[in-house]
Amino acid sequence: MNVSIVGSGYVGTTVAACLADLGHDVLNIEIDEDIVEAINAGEAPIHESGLAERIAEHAGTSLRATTEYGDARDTDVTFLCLPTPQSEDGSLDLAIMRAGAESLGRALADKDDDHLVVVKSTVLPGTTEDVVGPILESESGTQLGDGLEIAMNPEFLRMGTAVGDFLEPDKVVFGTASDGADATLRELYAPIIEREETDLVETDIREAELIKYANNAFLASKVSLVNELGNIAREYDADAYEVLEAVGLDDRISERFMRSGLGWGGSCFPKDVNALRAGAREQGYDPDLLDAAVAVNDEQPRRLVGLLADHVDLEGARIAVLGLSFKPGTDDIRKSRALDVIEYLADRGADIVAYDPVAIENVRPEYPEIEYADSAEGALEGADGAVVATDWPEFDDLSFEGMARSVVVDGRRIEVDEDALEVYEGLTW
Ligand SMILES: NC(=O)c1ccc[n+]([C@@H]2O[C@H](COP(=O)([O-])OP(=O)(O)OC[C@H]3O[C@@H](n4cnc5c(N)ncnc54)[C@H](O)[C@@H]3O)[C@@H](O)[C@H]2O)c1
Ligand SMILES: O=c1ccn([C@@H]2O[C@H](COP(=O)(O)OP(=O)(O)O[C@H]3O[C@H](CO)[C@@H](O)[C@H](O)[C@H]3O)[C@@H](O)[C@H]2O)c(=O)[nH]1
Repeated sequence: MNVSIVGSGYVGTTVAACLADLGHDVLNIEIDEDIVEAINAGEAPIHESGLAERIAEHAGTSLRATTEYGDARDTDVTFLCLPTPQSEDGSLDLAIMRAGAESLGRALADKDDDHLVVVKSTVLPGTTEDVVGPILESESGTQLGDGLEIAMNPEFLRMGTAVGDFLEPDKVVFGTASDGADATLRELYAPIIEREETDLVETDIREAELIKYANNAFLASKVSLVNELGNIAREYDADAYEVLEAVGLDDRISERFMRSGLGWGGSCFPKDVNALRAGAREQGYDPDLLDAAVAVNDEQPRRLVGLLADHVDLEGARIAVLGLSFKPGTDDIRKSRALDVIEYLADRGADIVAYDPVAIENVRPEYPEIEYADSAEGALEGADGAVVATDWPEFDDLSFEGMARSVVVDGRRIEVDEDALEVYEGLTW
């Protein structure tokens, strides 16, 4: 099938490379010329395991990128993988979706054959039918159902495991308003939905939109609950990891997403939980539990720095921050808890030296004033204290030998020889 994908960021690039892998002809439509150039040169514009090989294999044959929306006419289906950021007040900002839908609608105005437009971006219920659909209709001059169709297909991939998550998901959700749209999506996803391990959910567009938010709200709240239980466990001098490992044996709860510590960041949980909170309020409902999940999450970085301050006078102290990305396996720093830690440390006058295996170049422009090291050992050399902000596997069994004072506050439960340290504090254990 000929597929175009509007927006070639973390989702659009991954989906494009994976669909090319499944045998489709894929075109990325992207406004950033550097990204277009990278893809056409067979290079991955982002760090994501398994992506570079796929782009190198398919670029120039079944995978191509362009800045021209007009090329969407030569495809049968277009996925909108555009950003849906949060506004200042936390609500969903649809400006980029509107602009993308307008450009696509204009491009489809000259198309004679049928076309399906699939919203893959995370959007609140009603957006696909009440915002994207009408824009496509007015810009293309074609009524929905008259050769032009819309659908919603939320994406559940995670950063760091995006390729595997897309190709081997737990579930795929098709939100459609017609059998034709559903059949097209089934054909496109055939090898994925034929897997025994993948559940296919076929539903209406609004439910598909809300499934995505409900999924993220559930997971984010689970981590906040785990963090609250961890904070309580610490007060009782109990180990939250042991406690929650036992709790997770109850299969109604599951042992996954049970890691307490610095909390959740990334490009999705914070903005999606906030969009759902703002959306719920707009509908007249106060989402008290989601408000609390955010409040618990916001407090964890401050608690971490507070724990360090119990042992080190932070004013003028050299503090190593280990890990900058919002989680291991990615160079994505959006809403990374590590950045909150840096802010709190800077507020208290610490001299910060940071290390991350892949994310330093993304952080440097935002924090040019802090020092960056080439290795964890380099960051620790001569430091008066260290905090662990991201659970990169390479931090396990790290030697903290070169530190001026081996005071370590761990926000992510790495493997540590506690006896070799002057002070070791776990945030929730
Ligand atoms: N990142 C994730 O893990 C993830 C997972 C599931 C769903 N989502 C959702 O998918 C959507 C996209 O997320 P992302 O992380 O890929 O975003 P992103 O910011 O990484 O990428 C978006 C891309 O769209 C491009 N773009 C912006 N305006 C454009 C326009 N008018 N025309 C063409 N291209 C344009 C940008 O240059 C950028 O490359 C969001 O709604 C997000 O919530 C993200
Ligand atoms: O037990 C856990 C699990 C996660 N986290 C943190 O939670 C955040 C999010 O982690 P994760 O969900 O693995 O990463 P994302 O790539 O943000 O993926 C989430 O957000 C995506 C975008 O919507 C969805 O597609 C995915 O299904 C959803 O898991 C990170 O800061 C993690 O450090 C914890 O603190 N403890």
